[in-house]
Amino acid sequence: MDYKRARLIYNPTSGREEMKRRLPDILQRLEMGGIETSCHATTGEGDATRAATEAIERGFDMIIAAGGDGTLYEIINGMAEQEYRPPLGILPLGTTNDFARALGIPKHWEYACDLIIQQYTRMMDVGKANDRYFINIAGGGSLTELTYEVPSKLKTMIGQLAYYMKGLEKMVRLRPTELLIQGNGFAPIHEEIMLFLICNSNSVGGFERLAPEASLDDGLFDVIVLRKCNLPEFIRIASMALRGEHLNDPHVIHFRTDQMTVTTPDYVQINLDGEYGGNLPGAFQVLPAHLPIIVDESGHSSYN
Ligand SMILES: Nc1ncnc2c1ncn2[C@@H]1O[C@H](COP(=O)(O)OP(=O)(O)OP(=O)(O)O)[C@@H](O)[C@H]1O
Repeated sequence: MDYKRARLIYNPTSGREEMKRRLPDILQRLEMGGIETSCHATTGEGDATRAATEAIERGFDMIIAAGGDGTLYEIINGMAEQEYRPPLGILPLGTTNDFARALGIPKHWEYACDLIIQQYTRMMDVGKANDRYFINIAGGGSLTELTYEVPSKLKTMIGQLAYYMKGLEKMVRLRPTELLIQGNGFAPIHEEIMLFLICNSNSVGGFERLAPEASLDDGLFDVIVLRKCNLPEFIRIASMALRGEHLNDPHVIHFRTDQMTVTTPDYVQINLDGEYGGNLPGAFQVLPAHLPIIVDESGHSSYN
């Protein structure tokens, strides 16, 4: 058997600690599939970034991200600037697993392991936001802050419900922000907005049809800007977005670009793949076909 050496970077606290419980079974299944795996358990914020860079320096053939979107985001930040980037496998064992859902990577660990064993890779676009990187989504506007404001203890206790509770709290205090958005291929936007979302994939934030035309390998971002609106309008548009019917609403601006800048006179935080990614101003750019990610060869979505 042609053995591969993989570095599995896992967050022992993610997804209500499921990863910790599953680890021995995962290692055994990968071993049986010809992948010799050594592990790094993350110790806190930023550790997965350092571990990914170190894994590349040590010459591993593959990196496996095991945990949620936060762990994946940190690993991508450890890989994106390296000259050689080995294939990245994903074991979605977090709370929301947005990116795995977008790629159709199975939620069940056995099937996710089998995909990694098959090692079919696709080159995916990566987003650059100032000096950081994201794979799924970048955004701003007070509602987008909810993903990193949910206390991790609450996530461990009640899972995804913690995000819904925080979302309701943020919606009640929704405020518009003045933004100037400029870039390639669209007219500049200068107005008060509720939020902006720069989508690399088509499934983000639990909304599976938020950016229906977005593709991870087209060299473009799909950008969605929600204009100033009141709470009932916001709820109406959000429910349309659940069905992918929001793009023609007059409150929604939608365009595609490979590069854009966002400036504001206000204090606005940047959300990158659900994590805090600094503040505006922001320069956003697509790095086309930048990262080999292990996916389902059939291309069918099997996340469930
Ligand atoms: N040992 C650790 N103890 C506490 N926090 C950690 C530890 N290791 C990593 N972290 C932090 O936990 C955060 C969240 O982890 P992760 O995204 O993997 O899981 P999740 O929150 O359950 O899933 P999701 O992001 O998909 O909702 C990461 O931002 C990371 O910095």
